[in-house]
Amino acid sequence: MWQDLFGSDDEDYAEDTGSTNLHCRTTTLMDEANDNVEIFDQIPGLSLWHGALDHSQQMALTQAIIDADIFGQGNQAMRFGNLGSHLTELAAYIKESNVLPVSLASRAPLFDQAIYNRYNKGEGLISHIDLAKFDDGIVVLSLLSSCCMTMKPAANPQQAIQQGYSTTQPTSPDDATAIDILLRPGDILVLSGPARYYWEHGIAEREVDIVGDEMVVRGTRISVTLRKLLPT
Ligand SMILES: O=C(O)CCC(=O)C(=O)O
Ligand SMILES: [Fe+2]
Repeated sequence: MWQDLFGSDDEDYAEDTGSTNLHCRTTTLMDEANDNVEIFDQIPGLSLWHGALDHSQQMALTQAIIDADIFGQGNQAMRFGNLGSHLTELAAYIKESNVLPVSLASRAPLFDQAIYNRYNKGEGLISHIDLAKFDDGIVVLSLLSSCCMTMKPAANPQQAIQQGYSTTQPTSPDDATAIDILLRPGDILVLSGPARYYWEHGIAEREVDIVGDEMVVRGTRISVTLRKLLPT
């Protein structure tokens, strides 16, 4: 069953609000083992599983979110521990897919924390690195609408240092090195290793994303982020 743990998390969001680059990149490189999975040569550990959920799977999960009134009066909801049948099934599906590094996919449970976010048209998310209390291997499912997520080198790679990564990469947190990634409904984004610890992710506030010469109009978007708490 769903646990009732609504409320705001004390996410350690960076102050910067993200890139001003209006252009979202298009696909270039696909994982050799899975041609639905895009990988990013500039951002090791970032994978985008295109169409991970088909339309009916997306609708079933969206309907479950509505039926359970997950958001109540707010636009964010959190669950800890048992994530409910839909997300438990989703986690099993992700585990089988091999989109996570093997060392992470074998942990049990794979995820024990979920955040649901609802974005009204044009709303964004401040650029941040997820809190250190969460393990490596974070996934984000997009539902209902597309949006561009902006990845940029971390202003403060402290977490990376704590994880034993060298401090020498990537470069500086300037917007020139920001990379915009189009997330479509049904896509699952995977952050692990450098992508999780060295790079911030955020969503610029805008109603339309430009992808190549295409204008992708945003609507209401729901995302589901799955993470694993580290032992305290
Ligand atoms: O909504 C998204 O796409 C990302 C959510 C996120 O980064 C988070 O909950 O930490
Ligand atoms: Fe995040």
